[in-house]
Amino acid sequence: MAAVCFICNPKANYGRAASLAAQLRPLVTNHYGAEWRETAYYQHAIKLAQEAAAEGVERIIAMGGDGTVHEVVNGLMALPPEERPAVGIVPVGSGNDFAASLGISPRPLEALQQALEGRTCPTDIARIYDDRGHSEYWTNTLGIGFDAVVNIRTRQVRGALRGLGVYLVAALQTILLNHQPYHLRLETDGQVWEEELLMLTLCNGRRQGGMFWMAPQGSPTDGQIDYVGVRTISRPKMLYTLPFFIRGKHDHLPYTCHGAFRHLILEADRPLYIHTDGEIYAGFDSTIRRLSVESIPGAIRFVHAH
Ligand SMILES: Nc1ncnc2c1ncn2[C@@H]1O[C@H](COP(=O)(O)OP(=O)(O)OP(=O)(O)O)[C@@H](O)[C@H]1O
Repeated sequence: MAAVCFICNPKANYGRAASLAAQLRPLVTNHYGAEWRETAYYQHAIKLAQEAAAEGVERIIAMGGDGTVHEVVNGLMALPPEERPAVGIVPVGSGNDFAASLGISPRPLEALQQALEGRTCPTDIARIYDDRGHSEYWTNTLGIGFDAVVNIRTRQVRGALRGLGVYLVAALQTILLNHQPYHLRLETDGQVWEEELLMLTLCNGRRQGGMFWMAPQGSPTDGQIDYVGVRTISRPKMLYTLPFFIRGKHDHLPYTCHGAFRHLILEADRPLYIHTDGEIYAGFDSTIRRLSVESIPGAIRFVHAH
């Protein structure tokens, strides 16, 4: 068994990852002698990661987008810490935000080199528990409200559009149709406060949606989860605010709130729409009103490039 195993999602980036995978596979298996596995269905990477760990692989390289990394992490976190292989990323998805947060190159060949030879360091993982009794690990961001609904709507419009167009149409739909704040009771590390928020994003990584620097100063190795919230503002102001998030310059806006925590308990006045790493955790049929989130410091060694 090779010490390195690639877990490749050929469906990443609307299926475009498949041709890149076909190009890189011979290099990976023949030149570097690594194992190569491909996902065949949704959540298959969870199982593949656990199988690779059981076979004694030392480094798993997740080749896909944030969803692939999310699944690999959920597979590995079910294992005792000492049995978790290190993880590298070759970002071939559409967002690739956690890779960007770790400084990984967006160029596949450069990222391949980094994933195989880069240094690894203990990296925080986050976990959500909800009032249905469900729990899941996440690595990059967890979004509640606006960005979760945009995520859900993105899936509905992306057959017809591509790239930024998908996001803009989904964002406009959300601003028009889902402009309803949550009344939230939050408890961060024992401190209780209340907010009316249109959006709350929790960040272990720094960027989401391929372009929004939600926590530009955040770090996935500081043992904390950053948060950014947007209070109730008008619809035009929502549009006005988006470019501030693209530039990561939103912290001075008076209608945003920011901070960091290790442990959060949150209660809402109505069901919460939630995404974890861009995957829908709770959609329009959600019944979740109460959840908690914790940081698990240094839970998995990731390849970092800075
Ligand atoms: N063979 C497959 N068939 C269908 N879906 C798959 C298959 N393999 C993986 N998937 C699913 O593809 C989804 C998207 O993967 P991923 O997030 O890696 O790519 P992406 O959405 O293009 O990137 P990003 O999340 O960075 O925007 C994941 O939910 C994953 O479970």
